[in-house]
Amino acid sequence: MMIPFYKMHGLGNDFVVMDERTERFGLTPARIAALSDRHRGIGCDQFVVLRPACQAGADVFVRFFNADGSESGACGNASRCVADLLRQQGGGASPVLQTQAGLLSARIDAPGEVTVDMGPPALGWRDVPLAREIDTLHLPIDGDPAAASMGNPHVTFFMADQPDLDPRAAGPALERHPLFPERANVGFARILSRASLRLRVWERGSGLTLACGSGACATVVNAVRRGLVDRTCRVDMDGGSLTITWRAADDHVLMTGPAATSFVGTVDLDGYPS
Ligand SMILES: N[C@@H](CCC[C@H](N)C(=O)O)C(=O)O
Repeated sequence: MMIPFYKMHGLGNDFVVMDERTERFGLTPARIAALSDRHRGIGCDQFVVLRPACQAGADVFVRFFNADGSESGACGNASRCVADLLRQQGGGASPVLQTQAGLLSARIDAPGEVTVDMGPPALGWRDVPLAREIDTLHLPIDGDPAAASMGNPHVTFFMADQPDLDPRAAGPALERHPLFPERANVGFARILSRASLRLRVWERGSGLTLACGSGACATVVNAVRRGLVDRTCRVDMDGGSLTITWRAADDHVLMTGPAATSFVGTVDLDGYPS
C-alpha cells in the first residue's frame, strides 16, 4: 500500500507528516517507530498524524509521536509545520490545531514563518507531572533544575558560565529520573542576556535534536520565573533561533519561527510492522 507523506522540519527538528483525514493507515506505535528509524525507515525526530478535527473551531486534529513510537501531548516545531502545511493546501492565515494539549491558534506571518500560541504553561507538580509534591522551580536533583509543562514535561538546567554541555552524556538518565513518572524532555540552557539564551535539548523518546519548540517555551518560562530573562527572549539552538514571548496579560506563551518542507514522498507500508 503506497502512502503519501510530507517530510518537514522546524530548525532541523524533523518530521514525517501523514494525513489520515480521509483514510486510516494502521499507524501503530511499532509501525511509527519503524518508519521513524533513520537507517531502515524514512527517518525523523517526530512522526505527526493528521486526523479530522472533532472540536468546534479547529481545522485539524494533530497527534505527535516520538521516534520510539511514544506519544507526546505537544510539539512546538511540528505545530508550526502543520500550520504551514495547511497554508500550502489553501488554508487561511490563522489555522487552529486541535492537540492532546488543547486548541492551539497559529498565525502565518509569511510563507514558512509561523507564530503558534502554545497556551499557558502548567507549573504545578501534578501538571508536569512529578512523582511527588515538590516546588517545580527547584527540583531536588544535582544542578537545581526547574520543571514546567507545555502540554509535555520539561526540566531545565541553567548552566552558569559553562561551555555548551553535550546533552547525550546526562540526558538519557535524567529523561528517566524517578521524579518523572512520564519521563521528561531535558533542556540545558545558558543565559546570554536578558533577551537571549542558548539551549540544547535531550528529547524524551527521540534523543538529541537540533531544536525543540516546546522546550524553548518551557525554558523561557523557567528563566522568567527565576528572574533571569525578560518575557520576550530569543532562544538559540543548534538548528537556529526561535522568539518566545510569555505574555503577562493572559499567561499564554507565543512561539515564532520558521517551518519548512524538505520533500514529499510515498512509502509502501507493507514493509513495516503493523
Ligand atoms: N520537538 C518537539 C517536542 C517533541 C515531543 C517531546 N519529545 C516529548 O515527548 O514531549 C518540539 O518542538 O516541541
